[in-house]
Amino acid sequence: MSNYYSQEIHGPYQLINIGNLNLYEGGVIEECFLAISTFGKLNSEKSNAILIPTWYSGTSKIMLDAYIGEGRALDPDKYFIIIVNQIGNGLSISPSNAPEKIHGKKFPKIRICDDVDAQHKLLKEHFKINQLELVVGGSMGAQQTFEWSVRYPDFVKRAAPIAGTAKNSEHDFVFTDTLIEAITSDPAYQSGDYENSKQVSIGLERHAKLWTVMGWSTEFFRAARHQSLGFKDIHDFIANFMIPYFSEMDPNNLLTMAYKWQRADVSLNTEGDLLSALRKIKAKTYVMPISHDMFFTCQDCLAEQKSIKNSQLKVLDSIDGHLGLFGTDSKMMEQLDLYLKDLLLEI
Ligand SMILES: CCOC(C)=O
Repeated sequence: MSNYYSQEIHGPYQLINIGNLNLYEGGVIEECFLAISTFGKLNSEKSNAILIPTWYSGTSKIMLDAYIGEGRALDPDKYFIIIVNQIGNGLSISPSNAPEKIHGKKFPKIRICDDVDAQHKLLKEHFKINQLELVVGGSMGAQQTFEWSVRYPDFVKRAAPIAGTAKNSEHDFVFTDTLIEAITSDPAYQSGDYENSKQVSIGLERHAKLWTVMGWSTEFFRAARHQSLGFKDIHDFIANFMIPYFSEMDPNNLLTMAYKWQRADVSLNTEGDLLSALRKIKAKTYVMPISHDMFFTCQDCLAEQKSIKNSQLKVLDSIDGHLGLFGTDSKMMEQLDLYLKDLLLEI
C-alpha cells in the first residue's frame, strides 16, 4: 500500500471527525473525517480565522509551501489559518482510505456543496467559529470559495477565488471528461477495481500529458519556462515532472474530485438561477484569474464577477497558465500577495 498520502509526504495534518455528512446526490458519509492543517492562533474573539480549501490533486502541503508565511498576506502571526483538504483528495475521507462499505469505486458521488457543508460543520462545531475573515482557494479551491460565499453569505467577510469560476463552463466540463477518460480507458483501471494505483500507470500518464497541454499555457513553453525550471525540453518536463507528480495518486481519488469539479455550480442554491446566486454574495470579493489560464479563463471569470456586488476582478499576470497556482512564477505570487493584503484591509 503506497504511503503517498502520509504525513511524511504531506506534512502534519489532523483528522477531525465531523460525524455524518448527508450528500447532495443522496446518501450519507458516516463518520466523515476531514484532514486539516492549522497555522497561527485563534484569537479570543474568534475573529481572525482564514479558511483555505484545496484544489484537484493538491493537499494542504502546497498551500503551506507556496501561500503562507510570516510577512506574507496569509501570515500565521496575524491569522488563524485553517487549510482543509477536500473530500476525495486522499487525506480527508476518500476512496483510498474510506471504510470497506464505501472504499474505492463504492465511494459516493460528492459535490462541491458537500465539501462546503462539511467545512461549515467543522468550523461551527469543532472550532466554534461563526465568521471567516477570508476564504481563499485556487481552482477547485475557488469553486469551494464561491460556494461558501453563496451558501453561507453571512459567514464569509471576504472571498478570494483564484483561477476558478462559480459555475463550471461546458468547455471545462469536457476538458475534465478527457482527464477522466484518460484514466478509465486504461484496462488496468478495471472499472475502479485495481489493486493499487501503480497498476494504472498508463492511464495516469495519459492524464498527466493532458494536464501538460492544458495546465500550462502555450506561451509558457514558447518562453522556455520549463527549461528555466530545469528541464531539457517538453518531453523531459513530462517524463520527469508531470508524470511523476500524478503517478502516486489514487485514480479513484482523482475521479471523485474530477466529478465534483465538473459539476461546480453555485446556482444549485437558487434553482439554477446563476445571477440570483451571485447576488447573494455579501463578501468583499476579489476574483483572481490567471492571465494565461487555458480553462478557467479571464473572460469566464469576468462574466461572473460583474454580477457580484462588492467585487473586483484582479488578474494575476503569468504566462505559466493554470498551474502557476503551484507557485512557479514568483512575480505572480508577489502580485497575489499584494492583492490579498489589500483585500484583508479593515472593512
Ligand atoms: C491543479 C488544480 O486544478 C483544479 C481543477 O483544481
